Amino acid sequence: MSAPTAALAAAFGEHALQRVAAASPLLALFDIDGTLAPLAPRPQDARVPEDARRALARLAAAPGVYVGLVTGRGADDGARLVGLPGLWVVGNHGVETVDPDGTRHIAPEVLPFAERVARAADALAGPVAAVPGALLEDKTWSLSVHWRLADPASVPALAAAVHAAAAQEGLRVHEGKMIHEVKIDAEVDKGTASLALARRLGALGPEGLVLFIGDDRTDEDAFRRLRGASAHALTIRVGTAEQETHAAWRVDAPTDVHALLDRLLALRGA
Ligand SMILES: O=P(O)(O)OC[C@H]1O[C@H](O[C@H]2O[C@H](CO)[C@@H](O)[C@H](O)[C@H]2O)[C@H](O)[C@@H](O)[C@@H]1O
Repeated sequence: MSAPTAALAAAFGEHALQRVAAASPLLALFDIDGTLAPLAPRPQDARVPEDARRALARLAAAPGVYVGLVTGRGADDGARLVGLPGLWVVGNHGVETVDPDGTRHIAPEVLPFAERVARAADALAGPVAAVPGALLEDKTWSLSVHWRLADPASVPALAAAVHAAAAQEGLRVHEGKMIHEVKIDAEVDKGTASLALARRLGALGPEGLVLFIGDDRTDEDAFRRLRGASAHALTIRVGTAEQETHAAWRVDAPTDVHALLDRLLALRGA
């Protein structure tokens, strides 16, 4: 991915929200960790607050609205965490998309590489288990090696093991929020999957809009590709004002995302 070139995003404004409220169809896409769910010590500790879940459910039930989750987690884990029916779920950073009826689409580019991820997981089991607090999250199409709870002194050796296992299998590594993400080296990301879904659902048409809200480096793929492909995309980065981003807008924290959801529901009368 190229480095972000956009100016620092502007704080999210009321006129942008009016645009979102008027769109039909609206495809509203949300990253999970750090966006809907505040970051937690371990993946299994993350929660989407109950009022935000209720707001998402109301939005998904509104006429002319599709709601999707776009996560680095496996799609089934992301769906479990949010726990609502009727949503589209893009998992594994764009590799898999599960429709509300349960139909699963796997990006064909990754199919030849599945065994490589499994072998890298096997190779990493020992090194990760040897570091107290470290966790290996095997998501079939990608791996996350978590070090949030590990002694910082052990992180360089853990990183070296991750890079070695990935290199052995021709996989790539990028750094997330206190995790090493091991991914298949293919042109598949949150942006390719979000665009494909938007096209399938007709959300890039003259009256349509794609809203994408995310907080992390992999969300930048979606910001960049959506903004590049269409004027009918509105992108919001969750995080501090100092972060460079391809998103057009910015909010500070998941609590702002929840407030934005409430305001959107009010404007749509949903
Ligand atoms: O694209 P996302 O939905 O934001 O997924 C990115 C990774 O999120 C999860 O890890 C992050 O959240 C954990 C729970 O709050 C936290 O403990 C960890 O430090 C964060 O990096 C998830 O576990 C990964 O699979 C995702 O790739």
